[in-house]
Amino acid sequence: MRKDPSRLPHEKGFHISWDQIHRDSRALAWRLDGQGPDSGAWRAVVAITRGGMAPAMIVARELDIRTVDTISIKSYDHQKQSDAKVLKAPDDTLMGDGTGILIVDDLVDSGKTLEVVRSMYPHAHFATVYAKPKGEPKVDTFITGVSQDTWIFFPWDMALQYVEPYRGTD
Ligand SMILES: O=P(O)(O)OC[C@H]1O[C@H](OP(=O)(O)OP(=O)(O)O)[C@H](O)[C@@H]1O
Ligand code: HPA
Ligand SMILES: [Mg+2]
Repeated sequence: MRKDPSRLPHEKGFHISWDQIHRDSRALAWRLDGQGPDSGAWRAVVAITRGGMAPAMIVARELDIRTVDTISIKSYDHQKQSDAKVLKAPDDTLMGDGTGILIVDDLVDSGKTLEVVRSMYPHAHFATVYAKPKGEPKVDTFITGVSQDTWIFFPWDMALQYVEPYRGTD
């Protein structure tokens, strides 16, 4: 079913380009460099799908981490939040209690998703590119804070389209 964008519940929209998410994810990687528990190294990157996959790829590339796994959590249907469910867990032997594992997501909003994952891997390090105030206490490292009443639009959810000129045409 097509949605009417004028009915979106958030007041503000923050539209992020591919270039912006690339730069911000790189900044996240650089901040995390050398912060792992074992002489600064991270054992693996785990992406929270699906939004965490693009930032996790960029972080893994920047930090030269070749071991990458995923955890699938579903907590939203479009902009409506429901209970977070684990649809697929990462490799058990890799994860242990999470020590030395970098868990990456695109953003933390209410913090519900990270809460679920943290309860599974209490010693992992949680990193997101963007963070809203409610979720900030749930994340160990993030790059940009965004207000709670803002909906973040990621480039994979958008398309270029025509806009009318400011003065309009007759
Ligand atoms: O802090 P929270 O309130 O839990 O919200 C943040 C989560 O919500 C979105 O994922 P979503 O569940 O929509 O799935 P997706 O990544 O597949 O888009 C986003 O990518 C985060 O993972
Ligand atoms: O602001 C957001 N943007 C995209 N996905 C999200 N999931 C929770 N909050 C958001
Ligand atoms: Mg997600």
